[in-house]
Amino acid sequence: MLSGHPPENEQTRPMSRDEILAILKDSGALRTGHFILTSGLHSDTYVQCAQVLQYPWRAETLCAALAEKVRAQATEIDMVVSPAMGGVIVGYEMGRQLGVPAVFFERVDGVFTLRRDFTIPAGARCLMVEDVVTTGLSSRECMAAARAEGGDVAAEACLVDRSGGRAELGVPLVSLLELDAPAYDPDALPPHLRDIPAVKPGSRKLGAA
Ligand SMILES: O=P(O)(O)OC[C@H]1O[C@H](OP(=O)(O)OP(=O)(O)O)[C@H](O)[C@@H]1O
Ligand SMILES: O=C(O)c1cc(=O)[nH]c(=O)[nH]1
Ligand SMILES: [Mg+2]
Repeated sequence: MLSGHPPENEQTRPMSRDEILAILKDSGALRTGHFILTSGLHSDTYVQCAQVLQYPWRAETLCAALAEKVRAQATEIDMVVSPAMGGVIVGYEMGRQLGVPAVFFERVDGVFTLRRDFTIPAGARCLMVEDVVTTGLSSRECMAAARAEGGDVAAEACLVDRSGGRAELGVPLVSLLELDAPAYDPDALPPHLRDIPAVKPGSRKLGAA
């Protein structure tokens, strides 16, 4: 049982794969091109969750469905932790849906750090929340940071698991949508990516302007 509860008047219902894909597509979140992912891998597909999360009512709809899946796992949690930037909005809305506090970690010199006087009570059961999981590296880094702060990471939830279920997190992963999106080593690009200039949408190693 979760210790939290959904807000009053919140309508929660399962969403079909087609409904989730329709919301992502309609929001412009599903992108094709040549992308450098945070792991350094390249892909012709990018899920820009910020595009869908810019509509608060869509963030609410998606997170209500994800929170329902988390509740179905009967994982007890006391709080949500998430990695900035991608995890901030989805972490906040998941905290709201589950009726628990939500804090976020920020990269300082590349290392996930708890700032803004956020604290994690000793032994607090944490739900790690991400927008997207690809290799799971960011999740593992943020979970390690949460444990170092005293948290007990019980599970992870994400909007999109684009590893096709293969990411190894060391805790159960609940995803709203599973995608099997290919990602390539930079020196093993397929022909259709070789001639397209690559863009890097994420914030890891982003320099100051
Ligand atoms: O599973 P992984 O291989 O780690 O990839 C997924 C991570 O990549 C993106 O973050 P990114 O580092 O691009 O920065 P952002 O959250 O600031 O956009 C996304 O928000 C996840 O955190
Ligand atoms: O692996 C990533 O960096 C990544 C992939 C993706 O589809 N969306 C995203 O925000 N990050
Ligand atoms: Mg991120």
